[in-house]
Formats: sequence, C-alpha cells, structure tokens
Amino acid sequence: MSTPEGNASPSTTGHTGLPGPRREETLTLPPTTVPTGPGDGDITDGLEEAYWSVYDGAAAKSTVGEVLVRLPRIVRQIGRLAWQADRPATAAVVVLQLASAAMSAFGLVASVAVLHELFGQGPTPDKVRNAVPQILLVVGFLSARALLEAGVAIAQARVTPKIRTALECDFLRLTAHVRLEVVDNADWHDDAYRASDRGLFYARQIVGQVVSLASALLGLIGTAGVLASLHPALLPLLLLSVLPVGAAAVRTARARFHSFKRWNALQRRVRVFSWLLLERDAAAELRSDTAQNAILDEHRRLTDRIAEEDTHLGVSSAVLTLGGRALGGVGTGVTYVALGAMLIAGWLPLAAGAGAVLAIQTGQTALTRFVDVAHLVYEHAMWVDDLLQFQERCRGLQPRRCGVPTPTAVTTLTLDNVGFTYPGKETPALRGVSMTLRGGQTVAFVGVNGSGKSTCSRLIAGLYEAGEGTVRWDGVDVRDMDAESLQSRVATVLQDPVHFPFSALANLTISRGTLTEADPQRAWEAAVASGADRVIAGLPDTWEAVLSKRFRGGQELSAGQWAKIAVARGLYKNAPVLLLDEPTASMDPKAEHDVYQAVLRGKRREDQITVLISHRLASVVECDQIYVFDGGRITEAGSHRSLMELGGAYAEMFTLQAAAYRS
Ligand SMILES: Nc1ncnc2c1ncn2[C@@H]1O[C@H](COP(=O)(O)OP(=O)(O)OP(=O)(O)O)[C@@H](O)[C@H]1O
Repeated sequence: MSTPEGNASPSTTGHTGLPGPRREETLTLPPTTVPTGPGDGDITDGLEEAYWSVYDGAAAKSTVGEVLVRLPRIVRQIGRLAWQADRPATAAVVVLQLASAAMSAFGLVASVAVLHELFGQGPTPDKVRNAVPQILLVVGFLSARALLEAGVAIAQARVTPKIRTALECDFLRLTAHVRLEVVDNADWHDDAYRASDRGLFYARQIVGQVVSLASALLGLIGTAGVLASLHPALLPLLLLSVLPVGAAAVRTARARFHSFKRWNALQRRVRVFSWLLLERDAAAELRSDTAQNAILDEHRRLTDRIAEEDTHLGVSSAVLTLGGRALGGVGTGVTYVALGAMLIAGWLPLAAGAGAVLAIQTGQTALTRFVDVAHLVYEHAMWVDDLLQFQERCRGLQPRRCGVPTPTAVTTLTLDNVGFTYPGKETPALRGVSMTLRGGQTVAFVGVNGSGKSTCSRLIAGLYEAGEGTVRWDGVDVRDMDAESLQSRVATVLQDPVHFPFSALANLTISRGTLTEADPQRAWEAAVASGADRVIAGLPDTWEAVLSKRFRGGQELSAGQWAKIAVARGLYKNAPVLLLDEPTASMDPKAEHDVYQAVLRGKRREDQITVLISHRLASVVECDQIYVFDGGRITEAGSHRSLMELGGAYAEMFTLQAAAYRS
C-alpha cells in the first residue's frame, strides 16, 4: 500500500493513516426574489464601499484652510513629475510664467499711470496727449504677456503628454509584475482600477491646472502689490469681497466628490451590464437564455439612478455657487462703500481711487480664478496622489529580484509540509502537502473540484509562495531564488488559456517572453507535438495569421484549437518543469490522446518534471506517480496500479468513470 509522503495530520488521520471524510456543508433553499448583489440586494453598495471609501476622510473634511495648506505640496509634487519628464520645457514654463505675471503687474501700473494723467489738472486734450506714452506702455505690456502666455502653452503642451506617458508606463510596469496573490486581492484590484481610471486621467489635466493656479496666484500678488502701493487698507477689502466665493467653491467640490463616489460605483455596475450586452463571448448564451431584457431592465434602472445623481449634483452645485456669489456680492458692496469713505475722508486722491477700482476688479478676477482652480487642483491632486501612492505600494509588492538564479535543470523538486491560504480566506487551500518530484518523472494531481490541485501547481510554478513549509529545487528554497528566473523555468498550460490577439507564432514565442524572436525548429516541434500544427496549417497566413477577430483578416479559433495552441506554447518554452492544468478539457478525444502521447512518451527533454492535472483519469494511468487531493491535503499517492489495489478514493473515481464508458 502506498501512502502520501508525510501529509496527514494526527487530528484528521484515522487508523488507516489517511485523513477522515470532510464535513459536508449543507445549503439551505434560496429566497424567492433574486438579489443582484451583496447586502441589501444592490451590488453597487458593495462596490462603493470597497472601491471608494479610502477618500471619505480627505474629500469630505476639506476646508479652505486645508486646501491652501496642501497646495504647495501638490505644486511641488507636480513640479517634480514635470521636471523628471522634460527639464527644458518645465524650466520654460516657470520662467515664461513669471515673466508673464510681471507683464500683467507692469500693465496694471501703467494703467494706473494713465488714470493719473486723465484725472490730473489741465485741459482734456492735453491730458489725453500726455497719457499716450502710458497707453502705449499698457499695450506693449499686454502684448508681451500674450506672447509669453503662448510660450507657456507650448512648453506645457510638451511636458504634459510626457508626464502622462511616464506615469502610465510606470503604472503598467509595476502592476504587470506584482505578485499573483496580490492580483487575487479584490481591494488591490479596485485600487488599481481607480488609479488607472482616475489617476492617469487627471494626471494629464493637472499640469495645466497647476500652471493656471500659478498664473492666478502671480497675477494676484502683482495686483495686491499695486493696491498696497495705492493704500495698504485696500488689501483686506479685496479679500473680503472674494473669500466667500472661495468657501462656496470648496463646499461644491466636496459635494461633487461625494456624489462622484456614488456615481462611479453605479457606473462600474452599468459597465458590467453594457459589457454583457455587447461582448461577443456572451452573445450566444444571452440569446439562448433570452436574458437580454432582464439585463436591459437592470441597465435602465442603474442609468436612471445615474441620471438622478447627475441632476442632484447639478442642482446642489448651482445652489451652493449662488450662495457663494451672494456673499461675494455683499463683500464687493462693502469694499466699494469703504473705498468711497476713503475718498470722502481724503485718504486717497480721486485718480488713485479709480486705479484702485481697476486693481480691485483685476484682483477679484485673479482671486476667483485662483480659488476655482485651487479646488480643482486639490480635488484632482487627490487622484494623482492616489496613483502615486498606489505605484509606491506596488513597488513593495514586486517579486524578489535579488535571489539566486534558478538552475536550468532540476533533479528533485521537494514540497515539505506546505500550506497556503489565499488572501482574505480563512480556510487554507493547501495544508501539510509533501511530495518529491524527480527529473524525468510525469506525475498527476487528481481530486474533486476545489481540492487544491491548481493551487499546488501554482506553488510549484513559483506563482504563489508557501505560507507554511518549503518548496525546494535541488535543496534550494525557492524563496531564496530570483522569482522571475524561477518562473522562466516553469511552463504552465491552463484549461482556459489566454487568447493572445497576436500571430500564431507569437502565441508560442510569448512563453519565452518575446513577441519578435522565434526558434523555428522548436516552434514546429511544439506545434506537431500538441496537434497545433494542423490548426496553424489551416489558417490563411499559417504562422503569421493573427488570432483575433478584432483585427481585419484576424482568425477565430475554437476552444479546442486554442487549447492546442496553449499546449504548443507550453512545450515551446522547453522548461525543466511543465505544468498542465486540465489543458485538454476542451479537446476532442483524438487530440487529447495525441497530447498525452506527446507529453508522456515523446518528451522534449528527458530531465523534465511534468505535472498533469486532469479529471479524466484514463489519461493519468501511465503517470509515474498520482497524487489524490481532497480538502487541500494529499489523501492518496502512488502509481495507478497501487492506488487501484488500495481501493480508496482514486479507485472509486476511476471505476466510476470506466463504468460510464462501458455502459
Ligand atoms: N484565486 C483564488 N482566490 C481565493 N481562493 C481561491 C483562488 N483560487 C482557488 N481558490 C480556492 O482554493 C481552493 C482550492 O482551489 P484550486 O483551484 O486549487 O482547486 P482545484 O483542485 O484545482 O479545483 P478544480 O478541479 O475545480 O480546478 C478552493 O476552495 C478555491 O475556492
């Protein structure tokens, strides 16, 4: 009798040395009404919580003071990104912007000088004549400002796309490499989606907004300087007229953030339904189930809620803005009354009073623009900040890069008391699994659904790291190895392989990490061994045919044909470890037979360890060793013959399948 190698724990082991039967979960009857999601039956609540709750604090509690305090940090951050993306263009933006602000201030000073001339003593024609040089100066300054602003726009147009490209490339590079168990985590996925959807979007806009912010601020400083030179008491009056508008703008931003949170959760759900209605993969089943109307109804219900949310947001923004403007209007009134009082009291000459009115109006425009842009920048910077923080987090979730390189061949691959629990799960997917796989062996993992076969193969592939126990290649713990080099030594073929929308040849070469370089002999041998040769030969452009209907002239393959391509891809990799996770489930019997012949008999390399996961037990009969999984443990192990003699779960499953064929 053969036994698994040290995988049984005393608590579950009977006198046979094997774990006892698992407790069956009992399922109660479902309700008569069908909930569409968790909680109260509306999935959008669940999405909202997981997806957006990170922002509740910051967005909802922001005050004018907080916005102002945070702005310098945001400007520095965007400035740093711009500097990294394009130094000359960033320097040009800063210099030209400063020069343009100076032109605005000089223009204002020249305008006040014009007013001085016009309000001075003497006959009007003389006053107008005397004012001409100042008027020309005003025109000159304003023209120079227009030219400088055009320069700012050009430099900004150079730097903005570069920032976005750099951020997008970084984002994709980091997310594409994070460890697999991180990708399994729904929260990480939501964060990634948010960072990509909003962060990258606003990253493109925020440069322009920061430039506008700086321009408004510099304009304001210039105006304030001119006002202070006329009379220092004019400065507080200026603030009095515009700060209420600013407070209202921040409140509107906060309301919009809350609404956007709900809106986006709904939008995500709507996208799921639009996808179902549009996707080719769902088309046949949707029609045969006559499910279109049910999905359209749900889509309509959600889009109605989005429309309500839009209207609610629009109305509340308008009311808030109106309130702010009313307050701002009162402030402006108070300003002008105070100015009048200063003129009557003789604190200011009439010409200076007229200049002050001009400067206050310019200042009001600049400050209102500053407040408007500031809240936009504040709001959008949250998303950009979120993207940058997400990228930072991803940097800490990358696989090990510093370990020893994995050898090109392996003699023994040992799992010692290995346990693994998926993130967010309480029940381990694997516990106490031990086995030794030797070079040249073909082993099979069999067992009921969810028993841990795929998880075990993914641990062997280095895609997951064991939570307990060790996985060793010739005695070296895989945790001491460079993760990428480990993965390059394992070829994995899955039941639902990715349908890469590339050429047939690139569908093979990608397993060696390239879309451009091929080894023709190896590709041909892999195709012949997997049966993909006939699939590829039947395509109009054979190796060069693009396997996606999304491209003009692209070809579509059946599930079984894709499976053959996937097996060919695995064989093309020619790795020391080959993992086949139910790769033949969708193949016809002849194709399946051919693949197993290729894998079991006509091996590419003699030292290869092949792990085969299959529910069709006839295909594992010839394997050197068969491991039977149940509840994350190995309950039986041995050759087909020894397991049949054992008369356990394997023998029962095999007999059941064989009987079905005989009958
Ligand atoms: N990505 C995942 N995240 C969380 N839990 C998972 C994940 N993949 C599998 N599981 C859980 O781990 C357990 C083992 O799953 P696994 O896929 O290894 O089983 P399996 O034996 O390969 O099943 P099957 O025969 O259906 O392919 C199951 O309870 C499953 O629900």
